[in-house]
Amino acid sequence: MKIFSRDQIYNADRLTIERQGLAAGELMERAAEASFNYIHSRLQGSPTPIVVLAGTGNNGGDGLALARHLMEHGYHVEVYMVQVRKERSPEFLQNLERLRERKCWPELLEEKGPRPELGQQHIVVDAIFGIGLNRVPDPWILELFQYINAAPSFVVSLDIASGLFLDRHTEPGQSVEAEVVLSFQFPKLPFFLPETGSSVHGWEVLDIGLDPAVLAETPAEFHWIYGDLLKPAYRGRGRFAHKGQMGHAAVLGGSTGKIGAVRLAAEAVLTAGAGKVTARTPRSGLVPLQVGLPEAMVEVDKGKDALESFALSVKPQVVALGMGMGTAAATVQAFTTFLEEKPQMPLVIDADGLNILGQNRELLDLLPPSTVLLPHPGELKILIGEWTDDFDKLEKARAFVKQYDCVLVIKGAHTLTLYRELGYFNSSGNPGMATAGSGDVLAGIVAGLIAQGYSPLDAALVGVFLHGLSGDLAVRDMGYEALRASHLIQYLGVAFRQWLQPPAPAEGQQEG
Ligand SMILES: NC(=O)C1=CN([C@@H]2O[C@H](COP(=O)(O)OP(=O)(O)OC[C@H]3O[C@@H](n4cnc5c(N)ncnc54)[C@H](OP(=O)(O)O)[C@@H]3O)[C@@H](O)[C@H]2O)[C@@H](O)CC1
Ligand SMILES: Nc1ncnc2c1ncn2[C@@H]1O[C@H](COP(=O)(O)OP(=O)(O)O)[C@@H](O)[C@H]1O
Ligand SMILES: [K+]
Repeated sequence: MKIFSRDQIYNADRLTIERQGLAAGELMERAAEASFNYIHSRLQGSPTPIVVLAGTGNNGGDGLALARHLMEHGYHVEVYMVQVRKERSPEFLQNLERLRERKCWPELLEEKGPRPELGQQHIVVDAIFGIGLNRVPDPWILELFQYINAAPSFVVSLDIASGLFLDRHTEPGQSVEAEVVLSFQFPKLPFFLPETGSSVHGWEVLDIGLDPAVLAETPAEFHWIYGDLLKPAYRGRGRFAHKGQMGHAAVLGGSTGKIGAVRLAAEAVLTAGAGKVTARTPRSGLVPLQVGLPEAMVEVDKGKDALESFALSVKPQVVALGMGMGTAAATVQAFTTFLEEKPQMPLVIDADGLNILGQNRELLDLLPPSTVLLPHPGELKILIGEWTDDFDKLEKARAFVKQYDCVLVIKGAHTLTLYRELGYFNSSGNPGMATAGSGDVLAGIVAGLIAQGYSPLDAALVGVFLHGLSGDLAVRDMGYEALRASHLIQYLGVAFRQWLQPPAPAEGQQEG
């Protein structure tokens, strides 16, 4: 699903009005109806008091229109106009008039004056600012946000949590914290970034019928990725497939005490469907790997505790390297030689592989095109330098991707894959996955997919998605605390099956 910028949203809005010949206010009415349907389907007419806080722009207009629908269905609604500025948008005024016609006169909320009571029983509809926010709100409005956040009420924000900028950093505490955002037509970029996303506990995209052709023809820089979007990338297996056709991945890494990282990655390679895996580790890795993972072939290095050479006796389709590898001088030298000899297969680089690249930046120029790099935030810092906020991080990461022509997978709650000009946020996964070794499993899955012929980008997107889905399935049985990296491998098969299942028929549709 595309994530549009502000200009693109306003443009799609304008073109929809033109092409569908809509009257002024029609899109706002659709947004309000969709929001009403969402709330009504959950409240089912229950006598929950609803407090609508409306700004004076179109987001406020949405709030007023929603208030009208709620009142018409018998809900108990209090409406406040937050005087964020003197000007009022025409559609705001149109909806204010409609409310007045129904004998509802919203109270004005200004800098001075009382604040509405917001108790546990209340639902607050936050329609103070939408995507039009273009400067930090006045201090009294920031205080109002804090007042809302301190209240025990359930907060539903329209389109975006008020105070969040669509395209730049928002300081902590300078926005409303929404239990759920009803986001019109598209999710918004700040939902996915750790600093701003923490103000959005949940979000739903509501279709307001923007013109499908406009949506299709507008290119987006960022995308929200879920299973159905990735299905066309699935490569499957022929009935006569044999292991020689299913791909061979090598996993290079490990050091004494961290051989488990290679074991996890190699096991993930096979579980992701690759035909064969060869693990290359220091000598201390031989016994644990042969015993722990009998399906793997193991090559040991002359180095006892750390890798001293990356020279493989086999010719795999992909090499994954770095997990548990350490940064010993001999290992750095081995990695350098390996890159200088221009490896003729795709690379997947994780953990200490990334640390070595960051500390020996001349090596970055030797990476084959489309190398997949899998940094967590700490490793990312070594690669792209410190950032001031998440938007700055995005900019620096995109510049890095451009410079080195790599697939950069920034791991986190919404793992972001960057390639060329585009970014893809992942939808699966959960905090139970914040546990040792889960990154090693991801590296193995991505390598296992590349071995089977997935392009590096597809392997990264599908791998990240399945890894998260596996975590989501595992957590149902295991709970967040007990989830370990091995479980991500154990549930990978079920994750594949769930991914590939045909979608459930929509309500009212016949099966078959
Ligand atoms: N496109 C769609 O798909 C649809 C969109 N819809 C809805 O419209 C919303 C966008 O509405 P909007 O453009 O009127 O902006 P909104 O956020 O209400 O702000 C209003 C104005 O406030 C101002 N302002 C900015 N910062 C400020 C500050 N700190 N303190 C004080 N004032 C400040 C600034 O004006 P300025 O003062 O800069 O001239 C800004 O224009 C969108 O989020 C969605 O809810 C739906 O109705 C229909 C379909
Ligand atoms: N809160 C979270 N929500 C979703 N996924 C998460 C969360 N925390 C961690 N993960 C995932 O778990 C993996 C952790 O990787 P990493 O930090 O490299 O672990 P390790 O170094 O221990 O192997 C990443 O794929 C990341 O996206
Ligand atoms: K809002």
